[in-house]
Amino acid sequence: MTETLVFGRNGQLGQSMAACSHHYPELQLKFASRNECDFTDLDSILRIIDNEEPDAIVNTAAYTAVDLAETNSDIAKLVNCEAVRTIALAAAKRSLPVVHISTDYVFDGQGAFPYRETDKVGPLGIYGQTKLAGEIALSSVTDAHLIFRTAWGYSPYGDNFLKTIMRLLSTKNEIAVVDDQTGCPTSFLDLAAAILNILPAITRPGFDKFGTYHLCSDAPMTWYQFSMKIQAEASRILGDSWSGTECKIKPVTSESFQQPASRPVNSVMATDKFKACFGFGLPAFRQSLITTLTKLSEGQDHA
Ligand SMILES: NC(=O)C1=CN([C@@H]2O[C@H](COP(=O)(O)OP(=O)(O)OC[C@H]3O[C@@H](n4cnc5c(N)ncnc54)[C@H](OP(=O)(O)O)[C@@H]3O)[C@@H](O)[C@H]2O)C=CC1
Ligand SMILES: Cc1cn([C@H]2C[C@H](O)[C@@H](COP(=O)(O)OP(=O)(O)O[C@H]3O[C@@H](C)C(=O)[C@@H](O)[C@H]3O)O2)c(=O)[nH]c1=O
Repeated sequence: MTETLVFGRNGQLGQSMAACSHHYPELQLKFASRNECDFTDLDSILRIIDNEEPDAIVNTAAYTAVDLAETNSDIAKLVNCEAVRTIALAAAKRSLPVVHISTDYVFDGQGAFPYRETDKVGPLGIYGQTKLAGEIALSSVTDAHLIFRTAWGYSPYGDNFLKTIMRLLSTKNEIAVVDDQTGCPTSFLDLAAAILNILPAITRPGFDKFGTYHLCSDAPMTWYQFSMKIQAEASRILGDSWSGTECKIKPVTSESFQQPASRPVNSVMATDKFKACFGFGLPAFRQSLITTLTKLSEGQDHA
């Protein structure tokens, strides 16, 4: 039985892992919330690892508010980098493997696409810079790490673009969505299942696949295209009972949608390395979108 300590209990990936966990009875997962372990108090990280004595650690916690990070850079650095270094040091002391999640926003969006793991990084904003610093902190302290760079996460849980667009579509006549940023929208239910699938292997002696991997959907699109697909599938699944079908979605430029943080124009990532090493990839985009919208339509409590 692999006992794993998962940071980020209330985030969308943390909740997605909890939702999938019944498929993995061989795993024993302890989810830690910010109340139990606040990453701005680095000692609380050491305490919980000492108390739980896990076989592995998964860190899904992060400061993810891309725009707010521009003004709250100290907290973003603490949570996205210093806390990760602390986890890495504690894990190295106990020879524990660490799975850590990073982002497509480590790239500047100007390179040759799709980005590979070996491509030059160059984050445009504080969020991406602090996430990159977290990657470096982890990989320089311990070799026993898996860093999964993912992108454009959506799920039935927490806050995400899909849920925001669903809300806007059903309350507005027209919305504007940027059509000049391209990435790979990724179901965090799929990402959660992939992580849980791999967990038993990483604690086995001789596991030799540690490193950095791109792990996202293989469906590049703009935010505008993503919102169009959300509307089309939601209209089909929810039918006449849904008020979002008639809302017009207008494609706009990033320049006209002013935001504090710059985003990469193209952050599409290649996932070949992950597939070659682990022998599977994430499911097809459309089915994953349908699964998430169906779960949302089932009206469970998706806080
Ligand atoms: N969302 C996305 O589109 C993408 C996310 N990622 C990465 O994936 C990972 C998971 O993201 P996601 O689940 O969407 O993130 P969420 O924003 O949904 O959740 C973040 C989690 O981090 C926790 N957290 C934040 N600050 C602290 C703190 N000071 N101490 C302890 N915990 C804290 C939150 O706790 P609480 O709920 O208690 O506040 C929450 O559980 C992150 O590493 C993120 O950078 C990468 C690419 C895309
Ligand atoms: C809600 C909305 C957003 N947008 C734009 C703003 C932005 O450029 C883009 C995406 O919106 P958001 O601000 O929700 O997404 P953003 O916070 O930039 O999403 C990022 O989050 C972090 C955590 C990651 O790691 C990234 O992979 C990525 O998922 O869509 C519109 O054009 N119209 C809208 O109505």
